[in-house]
Amino acid sequence: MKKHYYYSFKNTLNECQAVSERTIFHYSKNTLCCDGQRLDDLADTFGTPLFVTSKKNLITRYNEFEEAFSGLPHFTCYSVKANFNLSVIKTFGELGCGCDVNSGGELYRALQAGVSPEKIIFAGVGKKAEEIAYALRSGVLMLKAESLSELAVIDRIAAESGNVALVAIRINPNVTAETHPYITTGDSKEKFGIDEGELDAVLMLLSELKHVRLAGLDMHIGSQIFDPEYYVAATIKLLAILERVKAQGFAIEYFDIGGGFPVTYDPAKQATPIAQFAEKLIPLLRPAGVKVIFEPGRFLVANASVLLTRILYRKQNHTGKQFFIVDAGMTELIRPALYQSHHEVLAVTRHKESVEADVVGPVCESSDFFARHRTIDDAAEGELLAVMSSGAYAAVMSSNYNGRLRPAEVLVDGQDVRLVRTRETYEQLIQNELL
Ligand SMILES: Cc1ncc(COP(=O)(O)O)c(C=O)c1O
Ligand SMILES: N[C@@H](CCCC[NH3+])C(=O)O
Repeated sequence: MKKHYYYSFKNTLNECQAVSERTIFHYSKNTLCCDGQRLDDLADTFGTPLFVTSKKNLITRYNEFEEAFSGLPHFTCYSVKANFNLSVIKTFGELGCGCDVNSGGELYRALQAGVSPEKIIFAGVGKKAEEIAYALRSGVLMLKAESLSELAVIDRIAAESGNVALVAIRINPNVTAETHPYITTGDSKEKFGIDEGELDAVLMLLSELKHVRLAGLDMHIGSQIFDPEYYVAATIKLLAILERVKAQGFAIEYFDIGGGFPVTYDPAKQATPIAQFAEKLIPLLRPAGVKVIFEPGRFLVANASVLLTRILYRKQNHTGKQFFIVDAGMTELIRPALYQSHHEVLAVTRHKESVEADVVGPVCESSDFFARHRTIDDAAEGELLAVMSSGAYAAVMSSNYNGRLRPAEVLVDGQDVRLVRTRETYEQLIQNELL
């Protein structure tokens, strides 16, 4: 059987085994490959920067998630914001997965990717009336409402078409999960969800509205959360709210505990296995007799992709500090700049020698870096580097800053390599502008 190894500078067996379930990026004859495809060949064929995604890895992760929660009646909705490439959404859709969308644009993408509307839930703290109307017209399963005012808008729009909209209310459980402060969402100081103190007013309003039916409770406490206890704490709060809501005569079918499950970016900081979350959550959730919804994003896609980039120049300053200047930048992967996040950077062709260097992009910002003070294989100008774990919140957060073109994306499925997004052109860059 072919063994798929993750990358590792030291390449000790332990490190490889620890992360081997997550990824099928592996060295073969000193060349980094994705599911048997040499990354240097892909770069030659499709150019760089290039996002390379393993379809097999997407499927493996989805199956891993489903297996962990198989003891619980549930419905998994892939959180499209993590990676909205149509082929990625389609891959999950074909596995029976639903979608969590956060805007009209994401809804459009999910529908175009072939996901049926009754498997789509529509979230967002600031939905515009036109987005609500689009969601209702499309026949999505449910909208997740985040304020009293929004409930009134949903009711008005549903009334215009004589329909009754299914809604879940997103509760802010005031649980501050330990993660980067920019991606914690379940704390009262954040904009997300409805405060528990508003619950009575919300239920009062819901009992008056004729075109909205409360079908679910929802929360999402943040992203890249390593400790299952935060989910436990928030779930206990939401279960207490469920009892209060049921006591007022509302029939709740769905209990959505959001996404946020962690992944490994740094082999030295292994993510808590999903089975540990399931172990804690299933005994809490099963007795509630509701259909649980999960909204994993990052968990399903982060380690399925790399960002392939070519070394343009190497240089050293008077202090001896070395730089690899590569052709990808913060415009393709902003996470290091925005959250100081760690991404492994590997040479596509292995070298025996290594150097300590910064890996930086061509963008005119000092925050345009992938790695600082990192030990990197001593690769030459013209060679390739792979920025690992670039499947989540990478391409979706890309920009045209500095007039840069969004890169191509390929999906590797064993022998089959498909271009799933072409590189932007200069013409496309200005196509929406008027002189
Ligand atoms: C409402 C909601 N659901 C799901 C997710 C997906 O989160 P993650 O990618 O961490 O699983 C997010 C992003 O934080 C979110 O805001
Ligand atoms: N963009 C963030 C995740 C945001 C999750 C959505 N609320 C990241 O790259 O880690």
